[in-house]
Amino acid sequence: MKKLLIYPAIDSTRLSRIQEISDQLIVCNVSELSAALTEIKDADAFFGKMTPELLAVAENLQWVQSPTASLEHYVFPELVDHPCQLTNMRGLFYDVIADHVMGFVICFARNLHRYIRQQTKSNWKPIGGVAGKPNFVTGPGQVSEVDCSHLHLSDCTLGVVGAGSIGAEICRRAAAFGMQVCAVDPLAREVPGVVEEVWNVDRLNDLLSISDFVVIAAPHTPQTEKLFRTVQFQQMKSTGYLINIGRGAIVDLPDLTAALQNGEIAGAGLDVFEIEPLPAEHPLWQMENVIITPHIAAASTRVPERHLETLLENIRCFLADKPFLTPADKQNWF
Ligand SMILES: NC(=O)c1ccc[n+]([C@@H]2O[C@H](COP(=O)([O-])OP(=O)(O)OC[C@H]3O[C@@H](n4cnc5c(N)ncnc54)[C@H](O)[C@@H]3O)[C@@H](O)[C@H]2O)c1
Ligand SMILES: O=C(O)[C@H](O)CO
Repeated sequence: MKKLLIYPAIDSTRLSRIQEISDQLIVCNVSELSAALTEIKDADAFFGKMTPELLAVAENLQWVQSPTASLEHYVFPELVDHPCQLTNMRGLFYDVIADHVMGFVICFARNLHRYIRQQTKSNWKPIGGVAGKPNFVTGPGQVSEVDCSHLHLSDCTLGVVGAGSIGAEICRRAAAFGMQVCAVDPLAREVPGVVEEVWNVDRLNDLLSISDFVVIAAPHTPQTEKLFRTVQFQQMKSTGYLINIGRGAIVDLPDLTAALQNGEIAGAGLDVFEIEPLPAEHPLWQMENVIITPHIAAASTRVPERHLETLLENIRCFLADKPFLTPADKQNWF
């Protein structure tokens, strides 16, 4: 028999799905810290919010499951040093976050974010044209100058930083829109059928300089913290857009704000921020070339079921002594 401690307690529907897995599993679902401190002593496995206090009294613990994909706020030195295996909740959001990213890309390419602002003022005003030249639409049926402010996606390159489950799906979506795609990642070597060669992270500058859309889909790790500063924005095209759905801590917020204010980059689509919630007085809110969503890129009707399925599958692996579905590297936080 193996014992799984769940703390804080989960609802009865999810609990019964876990209990159905095996009669070889004792599931202990507790909401009080005092009960968790007692029950963890002989627990083999743990799901929920691990703390140094709980870990200190665990005598049997072999496996800890984090309820989130990201681990930067989950791991602590004693957990890193402990022999238990850590698993996370990656791989649940690949399609919905890739859709969110393509939403940003299409808005910027077609100026939808600007037209929505104009619509609130009943303002019929085609955006764009080259400086000093007329707009693309000069009158009914007439087409004149080349319009630089409405992009043709199949002329654009999208570069992904972090080609994991979300990043790879972004590559597939972008390729389906006819875009050229490139990616950097320390581990992934290809996105089958889409990116033949994923570059190592030492080629980040190459990616930044050729991409019209730079998408951060990496975790917050000791290596990615503040990976994007002024120097990286200066490597990007001044017509390029930054999209961040990974973690806010990867992008230095004052440097990003300055890059947008100085025209070093054309705009940004941001779901995550170094400071969350983004303070109401922050200048990003007022920039018309910035689209802000409040850390909801993963929100979807399917995610709760996938979250449970990942937990169930990892429990099955644990009981069968098989490799976990989502093993995580405690040292490197992903
Ligand atoms: N916006 C949101 O609501 C939301 C939701 C879920 C996940 N996320 C973030 O997205 C991240 C990725 O999720 P996933 O499911 O694709 O995880 P994943 O583990 O499948 O992929 C992460 C990828 O990033 C790569 N990586 C690690 N260090 C890197 C570096 N220095 N440079 C470039 N790439 C690096 C890894 O090798 C891996 O391939 C999560 O860690 C989380 O922080 C955000
Ligand atoms: O890391 C995760 O699981 C998502 O970003 C939700 O916070």
